[in-house]
Amino acid sequence: MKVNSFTTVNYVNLSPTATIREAISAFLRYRVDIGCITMNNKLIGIVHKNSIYRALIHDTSLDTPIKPLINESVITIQKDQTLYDARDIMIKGNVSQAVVLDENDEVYGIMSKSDLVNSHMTAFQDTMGRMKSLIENLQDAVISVNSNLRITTFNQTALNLLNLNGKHLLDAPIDRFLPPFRRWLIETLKTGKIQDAKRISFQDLTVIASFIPIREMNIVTGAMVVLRDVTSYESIAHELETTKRLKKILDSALELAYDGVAITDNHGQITMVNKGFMELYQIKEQIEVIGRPISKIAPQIPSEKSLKHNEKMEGELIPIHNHQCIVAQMPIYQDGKKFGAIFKIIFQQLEAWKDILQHMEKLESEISYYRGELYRISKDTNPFATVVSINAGMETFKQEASIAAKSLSNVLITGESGTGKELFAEGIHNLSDRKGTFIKVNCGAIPEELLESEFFGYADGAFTGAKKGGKPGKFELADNGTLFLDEIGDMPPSLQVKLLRVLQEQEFERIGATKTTKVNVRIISATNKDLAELVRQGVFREDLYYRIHVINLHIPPLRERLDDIPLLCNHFINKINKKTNKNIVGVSPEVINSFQHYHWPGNIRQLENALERAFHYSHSKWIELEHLPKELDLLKTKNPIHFSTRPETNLELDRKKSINQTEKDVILQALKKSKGNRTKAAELLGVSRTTLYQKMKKYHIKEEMELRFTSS
Ligand SMILES: Nc1ncnc2c1ncn2[C@@H]1O[C@H](COP(=O)(O)OP(=O)(O)OP(=O)(O)O)[C@@H](O)[C@H]1O
Repeated sequence: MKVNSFTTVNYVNLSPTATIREAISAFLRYRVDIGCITMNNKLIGIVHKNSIYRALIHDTSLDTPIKPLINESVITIQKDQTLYDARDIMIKGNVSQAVVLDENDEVYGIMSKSDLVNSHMTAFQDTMGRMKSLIENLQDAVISVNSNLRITTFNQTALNLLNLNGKHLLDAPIDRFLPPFRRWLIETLKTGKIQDAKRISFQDLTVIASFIPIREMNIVTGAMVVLRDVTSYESIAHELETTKRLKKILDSALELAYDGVAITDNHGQITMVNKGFMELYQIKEQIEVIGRPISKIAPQIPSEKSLKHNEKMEGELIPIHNHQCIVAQMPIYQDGKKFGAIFKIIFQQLEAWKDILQHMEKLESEISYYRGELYRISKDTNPFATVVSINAGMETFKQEASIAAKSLSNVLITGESGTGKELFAEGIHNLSDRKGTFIKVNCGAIPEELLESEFFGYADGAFTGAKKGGKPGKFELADNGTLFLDEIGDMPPSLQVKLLRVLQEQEFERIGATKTTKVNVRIISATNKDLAELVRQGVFREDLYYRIHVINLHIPPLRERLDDIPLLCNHFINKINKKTNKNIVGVSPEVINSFQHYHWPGNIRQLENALERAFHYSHSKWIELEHLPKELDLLKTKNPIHFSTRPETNLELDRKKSINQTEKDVILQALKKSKGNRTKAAELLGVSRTTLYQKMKKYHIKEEMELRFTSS
């Protein structure tokens, strides 16, 4: 700032001939202490008010000229000098007022001490204003404290950053709001030195803090902290670090891969290739192919599949440079937007793989041969080896069956459908010392009118159309062996009488024959019905009942031996693998779990069917939940076919009515699904065909079905 801005330009100008009176009247007009004496506009001296007062005290007349009072050694300042120069000149000359001259050395005005103070105050205020707006508009947060560590200043950035309210901040101890800075502010106050920038984390923030001392008259009276928020930089830096690390891992993984890998952008331009790819295409440096179209570098790969048509290619055999290669490719997406594609070429060690696969195939066929042998040997030595079970109850059952096998008595095997009654019957026969064959008759499946000839055979010419030479019945076929009467509860009463006779006398006549045939047959019967109840109802002969159930073996249903499920699954997977020429490894734990929570109305037959169906749907090595037949759920929710043979309470009778209706619905549904094919419907329901026929008969479904399906 220059002197001219603060000069009092209304000054007292007197000629050297002026009188004291003229001087006083001039001083009265202007509020100044000195008057300038000029001649031809040039300053020749000054007269001070005080000299005039002193002359008047000594009774000098008012008309006395001022000449003797003129001081010729005048302190002057040039108009364009700085205020600092003016201050120095006035201090040095020890004057409280100085004459300001212009460029022509003519008087411009007077500068007094108060003008000087005023000018400094203005300059100070300007500086303060600038400082304030500077601090306010700083990107950094600024907070200052006095020597008692109480907050004296802060800017808006500080309030925003620290989420504070300015109202309570002023004069508050720094501890209350910003304890992490205390230590460094004390250090700054103590040492009076600027501290090295510190990285401080608090709340959710990370800041770089600089601590600066505040001095007044060279004494440290406070300290200031300047904070720069680096939270977002830190997270960016962290992300950058992670990305760098991931890239390193990816690069190393790609380098290690035996296969060739190339990555392109959306336009098919290569952004990355690994060593394998470079080796296959004889590329020396990555840079040779980066940015070039994959279609040019690797023309054998149908890259447009993933680049243009967004298709994924799992693995196709493509010859590349005389190698048979497996090529896979797929588009790469981020947030649902395609940004490129990845291509993988397996070309190394394919030959080695082929050898290994062949070797494995050979081993597998050997295993399957030995497995068959083992099965054959164990079957010879242990007739129940085919009965897969680890259940303790079933073990006892096997022992009971072995004992029964050694006796000559007739055996009745009871148990729900599909529990393995036939399997055991055959086992018992095999274990017995009977030389003859095991003959099975399903009493429920043979039409009533044919039953007799089935059992006893017929003689030559017994009826028109009868086979020449006659035909032996099951009894004759089972001579010295075992006759297995399945579903014995369904045997019509007329035949029951005849059967009883054979059992008692071990002889019979073929239909139309006069000769009696003697046989030695052991009877094993099976039923899923409550025979005792049938006897009570008069449907089954009591005497026959006692004849056939000298030994009674009851097989528990699958739901009472759920611990057998994993083993059974394994057994059936092996069996179906052989049958279908597939190579399924097993069932997933989820499947085992859900199997163990299912109640298996069709027992083991249903389990086997369910797995066989799952084989068709599984294209992997495992049977998963989604491969299982939906009917499993259907049966579960719709209260499946009920085979209970327990005596019923009244309440249960009511419940059974509704169960019967549901059962009928389920059967109708299965028949509808199988378009009336009963074998398929039985499969769907997981029951034997016989059971299905019985149920259909019970609910008169045959008639309904004829109406519904045959016509459609
Ligand atoms: N413990 C078991 N281990 C292996 N397979 C079994 C076992 N139990 C039953 N099976 C198989 O389950 C199917 C049904 O068994 P089986 O025909 O012996 O039952 P069932 O009780 O006679 O049935 P139904 O009363 O309907 O005639 C058969 O394929 C049989 O081989």
